[in-house]
Amino acid sequence: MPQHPLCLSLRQVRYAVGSARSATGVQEILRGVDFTARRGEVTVLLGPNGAGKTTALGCAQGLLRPSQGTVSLLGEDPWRAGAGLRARVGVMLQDGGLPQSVRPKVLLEHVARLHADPWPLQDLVDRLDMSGFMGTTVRRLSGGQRQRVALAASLIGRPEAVFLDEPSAGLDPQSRQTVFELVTHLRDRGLGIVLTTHLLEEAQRLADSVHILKDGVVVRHGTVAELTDDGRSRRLIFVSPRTLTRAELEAAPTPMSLDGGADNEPGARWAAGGISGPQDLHRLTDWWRQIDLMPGEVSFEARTLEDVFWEVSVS
Ligand SMILES: Nc1ncnc2c1ncn2[C@@H]1O[C@H](COP(=O)(O)OP(=O)(O)OP(=O)(O)O)[C@@H](O)[C@H]1O
Repeated sequence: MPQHPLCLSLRQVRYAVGSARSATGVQEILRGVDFTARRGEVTVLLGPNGAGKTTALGCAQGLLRPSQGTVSLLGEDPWRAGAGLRARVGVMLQDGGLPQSVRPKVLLEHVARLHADPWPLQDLVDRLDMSGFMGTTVRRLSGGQRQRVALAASLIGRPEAVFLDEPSAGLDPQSRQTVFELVTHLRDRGLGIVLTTHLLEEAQRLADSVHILKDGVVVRHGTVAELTDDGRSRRLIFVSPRTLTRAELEAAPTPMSLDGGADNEPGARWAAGGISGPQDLHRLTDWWRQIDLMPGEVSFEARTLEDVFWEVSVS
């Protein structure tokens, strides 16, 4: 039977905590979330802190029971499904949840034995560049090394769908590249990958599809191209000769972000999103006049996911 291209769908999922009788009453954390992920694609879930990402993923994985709506993971309701579904799904949590006193080699061999057809351990070790620390207890590993062990543990059962919560958090650029390559390899093998990240450049590079969650609802979704190319607005980059103060940034006519995650220092490149006409340029130059700033260089670029994220965050 051909596999359904969707590996995950959430339809109008609501999730509430508390009770009408408690002092704080009922709090709706998810307010009708629609979310889909396909096999052979990387689907990125973005959102500001507290948007409901972890809660949505908890519902998607069957850890939390939605108060309303439907969830389908690999064709089953994850809340009711048994071990059969869990064996087909890999989950990498942000904190890893790894036992501290075990060596990665022992741990991963143990997890591999729980699965009928595990991924050959040596291949995973090579792909994640882990051979240097397979014999070191988890307690002594660096944060980045633990991340890679947790990722390996989530993949060793050859899952059909995998949830990766900030897989590259705390990784150095080389290890991050290693993880990127593995995620790309998994996608090419047809896995459905659902990933959360706060690194918007990473999301832009990896995502086939993006959902942006805010206040418990998906406010934007689409491919990176669909989200960033609205046919009219662009981002304006300017080089600031000095550090910009919080008050100056708050007075800006459009959200300002540091290009490429640089520091707010003299010579930093700032990006102003959503510039769609002379009126926006006028507001920007007016702001420069107000704060007495003469930018070093000014140029236009296509919008990025970061611009879209900022627009959503402040709207
Ligand atoms: N069981 C609970 N009881 C009360 N409030 C909760 C509960 N679970 C989550 N929340 C609240 O719901 C909101 C969404 O939480 P959630 O962890 O899903 O957000 P998030 O998008 O994953 O945030 P972050 O990026 O900070 O990890 C937060 O304000 C959180 O405090």
